[in-house]
Amino acid sequence: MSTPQIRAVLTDIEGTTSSISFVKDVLFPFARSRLQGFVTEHAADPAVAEALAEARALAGRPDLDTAATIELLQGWIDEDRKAKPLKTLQGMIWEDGYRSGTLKGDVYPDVVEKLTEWKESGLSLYVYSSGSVLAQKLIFGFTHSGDLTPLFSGYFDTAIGSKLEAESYQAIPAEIGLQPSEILFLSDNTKELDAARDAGMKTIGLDRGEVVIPPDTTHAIAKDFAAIDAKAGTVR
Ligand SMILES: CSCCC(=O)C(=O)COP(=O)(O)O
Ligand SMILES: [Mg+2]
Repeated sequence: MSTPQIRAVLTDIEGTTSSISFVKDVLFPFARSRLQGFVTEHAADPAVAEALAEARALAGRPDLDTAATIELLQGWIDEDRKAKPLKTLQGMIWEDGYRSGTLKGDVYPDVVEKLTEWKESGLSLYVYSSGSVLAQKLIFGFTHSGDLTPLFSGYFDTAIGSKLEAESYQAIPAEIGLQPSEILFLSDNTKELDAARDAGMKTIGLDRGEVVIPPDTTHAIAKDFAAIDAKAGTVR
């Protein structure tokens, strides 16, 4: 029986389309330093109040006041905790930065070139990141190469499930109307690749020199998108 052809690419962001250093050294400090001002200014916004309440609930500390909740969230930024309410607030804060021109989405040139080529060749492109859908649209919407969002057919964040659980990689194909085996998942995190493969997706790991890929990994590894034959789901 022949392997079904890849019809869609699902990509991670941090460490895959964009450098870890951009996220850790630019985006996270930007959100951290503006968190207090943002929360104060938008205290009446129901989405902000809901995210703060969700953070308190997640921490098991419904008693925390606003100042203590901000400290909690700043601690989560320092730990790189992929908590949904934090990701929601980070996306809202980054929006100001992108729209004012202070932030520019850092996307590797090989990603811009290959995503464009893959899209033109008939593949559908999707994003799956711990960053909120808003944050995903911003990083691709305000890049040095312009607005890349027309390339994408959809965005998924952890509202669909954890990136470490196979169920999430079953829910995404169900949502977009494909079989898992028709999707190529790209990530720098081998635990995410394991979960995607368990769900039946094709996987390729990205080793851009910022993370240590376990030497005994059984996933194909590419150094950049130029090394990937997306339709075949292989590394050249
Ligand atoms: C969407 S840009 C900000 C990235 C982010 O906040 C994050 O946690 C990245 O996680 P990923 O799942 O893309 O590795
Ligand atoms: Mg990643």
